[in-house]
Amino acid sequence: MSSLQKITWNPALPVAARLRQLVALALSSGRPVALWRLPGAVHARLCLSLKVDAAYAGLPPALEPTAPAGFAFFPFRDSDHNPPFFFPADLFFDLARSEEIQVSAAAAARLPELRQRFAALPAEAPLTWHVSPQPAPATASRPEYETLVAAGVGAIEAGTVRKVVSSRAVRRPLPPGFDALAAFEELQTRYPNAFVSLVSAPGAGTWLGATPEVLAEIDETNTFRTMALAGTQPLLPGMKPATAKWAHKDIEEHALVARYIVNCFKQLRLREYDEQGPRTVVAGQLLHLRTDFAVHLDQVPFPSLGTDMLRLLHPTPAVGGVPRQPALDFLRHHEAYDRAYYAGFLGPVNLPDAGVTRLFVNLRCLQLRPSEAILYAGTGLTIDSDPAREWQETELKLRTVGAILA
Ligand SMILES: C=C(O[C@H]1C=CC=C(C(=O)O)[C@@H]1O)C(=O)O
Repeated sequence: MSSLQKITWNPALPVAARLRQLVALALSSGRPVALWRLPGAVHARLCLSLKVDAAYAGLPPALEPTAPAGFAFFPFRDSDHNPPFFFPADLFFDLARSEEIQVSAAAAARLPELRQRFAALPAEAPLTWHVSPQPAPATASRPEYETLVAAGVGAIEAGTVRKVVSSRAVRRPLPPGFDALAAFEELQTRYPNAFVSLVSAPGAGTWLGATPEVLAEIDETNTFRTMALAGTQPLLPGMKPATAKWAHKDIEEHALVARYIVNCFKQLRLREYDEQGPRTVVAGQLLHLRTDFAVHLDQVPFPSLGTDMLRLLHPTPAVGGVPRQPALDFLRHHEAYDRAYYAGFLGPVNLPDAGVTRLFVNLRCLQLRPSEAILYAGTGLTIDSDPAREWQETELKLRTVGAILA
C-alpha cells in the first residue's frame, strides 16, 4: 500500500509477543484496534488507529482504491448508542510478514514516542479491553422469543412483510482466566473458512466472531463479490453437504435474499453479473444455502459499483428482511433489544493493498464485557416458520462462537 511505509519493529521479540504488545499499546492508551483473519488464510492481521476521533465515520466507506485504508466496523442500525467506525490504518501488522510493520505518515512522525511507549510496557502487559458504555442488552426467554417469531409470522400473514429476521441475545459468564487473544486463536483454528475477528474500540466495546457471510468484497483481480446466504440446518455426522435436502421454507428464505441482490444490481442498471448457486455450504456445525455473485469491474462502466452496492445491500434480507423498511420497522417495534454491532458489517478496506476490500456481515459473534459475554443469533422467518424450530436454530447458531466459552 503506497501511503504506508515499512519499518522494522522489535524483530527480536517473538511474533505472538509482539502482537500482544501491540494490542496492549492500543488498549493502554484508549485507542481502537482490530485483528482479523480472512477465510482460508493462515495468518492474522492487525490495524491500530492513533486518533480516536478520526475513527468515527459517517457514511459507509468508499470502496475505491483512492479512499483511505483502514478497518470498517458498522452497527446493524445507525444510532448515537452504536456509532459507525472506520479505523484508519496508522499501524498495520501482517503476521505473514512478521519482520516488518507498516505505518501511516501520521504514525511515522510519532515513531520515537510510539517505540518508547511500546518498550515501556511490561512483558505480558494486561489487556484492558474496551467495554461498551451501553448496558447489557435485554435477553429473550424461550417463550418471549417464540412470541416474537409468532408476531413475525403474523406480520407475514398480514402482508406487512414477506420475510423478517428475528434475533436475540444471551448472556454467558466468562470462564476463569478467559483470554480474548487466545479465544481469537481458537476461533481461527476451529473455523478455517470463516472471517474471524476481534475488534475493540472506545464507544463500541470488544467484539469477537467467526462469520461465514461476505457482504461486499473487491479482490486483487478487481472483481466485486457478494453472496446470498440464508437457510440453515445442522450438519449431522455422516452427512454430505452436496446431497443435503432443503425444506421449502429454507429455499424461499434464501431465494428472497438472492432476489434482493439481483434487484440492487437492477437499480444500478447493471446487467453483467455472474450468479452461481444456490449450493450447500458448511459453516461450523451448520449448513447454509449460498448463491455467489461476481462482477468483473474492468469489464463494466461502473467504477463506483462497490461503494454503491454496499450502501444498497446493508442490511441485507439475511439479517433484516423484505421489503426492507417494513421489516426493519417490525424489528424496531418487536425485537425489544439493541443489536448494536451484531448483524452490522466489518472488515478491511484498501488493506493491505489499495483497491482490495473485504467486508463481512457480523454474525456468529459476541460482545465481551468484564465478566460475561453477550452472544447473538437470529433466524430468517417466512410464512412457514415454526416458533419452536426457530428457537432451536438460534441455539445452534449460538454454539459457533459459544464454543470458545466452554
Ligand atoms: C442471522 C443469522 O444468520 C443469517 C445467515 C445465514 C442463515 C440465516 C438463516 O438461515 O436464518 C440467517 O439469515 C445469524 O447467524 O444470526
